Amino acid sequence: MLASTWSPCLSEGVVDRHKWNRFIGFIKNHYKDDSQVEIKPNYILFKAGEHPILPFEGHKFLHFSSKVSGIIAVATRVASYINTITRISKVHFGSRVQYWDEGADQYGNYDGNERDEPEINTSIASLLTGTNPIKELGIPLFEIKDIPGKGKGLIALLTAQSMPPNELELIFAARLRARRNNNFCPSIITAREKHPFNNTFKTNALPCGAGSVVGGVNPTICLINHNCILNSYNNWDSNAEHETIYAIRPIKTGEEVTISYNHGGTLIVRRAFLKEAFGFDYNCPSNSRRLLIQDLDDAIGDLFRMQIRPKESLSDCHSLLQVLQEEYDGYARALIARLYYDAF
Ligand SMILES: C[S@@+](CC[C@H](N)C(=O)[O-])C[C@H]1O[C@@H](n2cnc3c(N)ncnc32)[C@H](O)[C@@H]1O
Repeated sequence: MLASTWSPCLSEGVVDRHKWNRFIGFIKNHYKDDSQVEIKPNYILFKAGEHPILPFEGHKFLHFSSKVSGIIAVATRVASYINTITRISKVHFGSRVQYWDEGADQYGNYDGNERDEPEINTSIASLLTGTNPIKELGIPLFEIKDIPGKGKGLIALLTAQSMPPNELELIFAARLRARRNNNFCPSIITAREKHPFNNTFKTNALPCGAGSVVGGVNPTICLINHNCILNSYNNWDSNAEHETIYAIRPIKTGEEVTISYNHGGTLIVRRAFLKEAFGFDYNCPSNSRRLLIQDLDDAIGDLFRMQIRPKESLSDCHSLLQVLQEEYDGYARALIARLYYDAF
């Protein structure tokens, strides 16, 4: 018997879904010219052996296998498919890929009855954990509001703590019902001026990658205002070619969603940059700690000192860790990750 699979099954969580999507994308590309490999609405079909499939939803996948073996397996190419899929899956999933033994299979298979049914999510909780709720439900998790002194901005509408899906479902259902009658604004603001390469473009574009000279204006993301005490990060995904906003700490209902437009520095440097690049006078809620962060950062960046007085550098790393925790209320993960790297 030729058979391979991985176990335990993949979850519906964001990380596994992301990994599986990349894997599926890779397989589609790999077999794009192979007439025996067909892309169906919900899965990839390999027309060899017992026609194994790869569903588009990773948590439904259990094994990629065939009972056809020996010379027939080679002739029908099922052996080649299984070997290649196993090899590629090992690159994507490492040690989670395991050989499958039919006798030990307790989980059944991808249900053939579901194969061509459109897969519709019905649970809000599963949408939140399983897909993109904004896209799927057409209901944003934020609203656009006028913010005194800043123009427009994004205000969080729906937030939740981690809790069992059933409880989450009830809470969200109630909140959505309440919101539906209100002034719920999913509209998108488009470019405000005729010519894209003007100041409006510059103040609304986000760089497509760190240090990139290419910027993109996303009609919703461009409404996010600046705060040095940010609650979200923006990141350009060069593979998917889109910008994503990640919450870096819980955001309360009614709180403004903010990112940082600047690259650190003293208050004078930050204010000058924001004035020059974005045309506004910034009243930073935090200064003295920022100065200390900057000083410690500069000291830690002094490689000469790190070599001749490593204890002092390490002590600065420790101090910076404490100040970052205070400044960001325990949510400075990306900065702390960099700090650990420096300390190492
Ligand atoms: C990317 S847009 C953000 C959306 C903008 N508020 C609007 O109404 O279109 C950047 C502009 O928002 C304003 N802005 C952003 N953060 C601000 C802040 N903290 N204080 C004052 N104005 C701010 C500035 O005018 C800046 O040029």
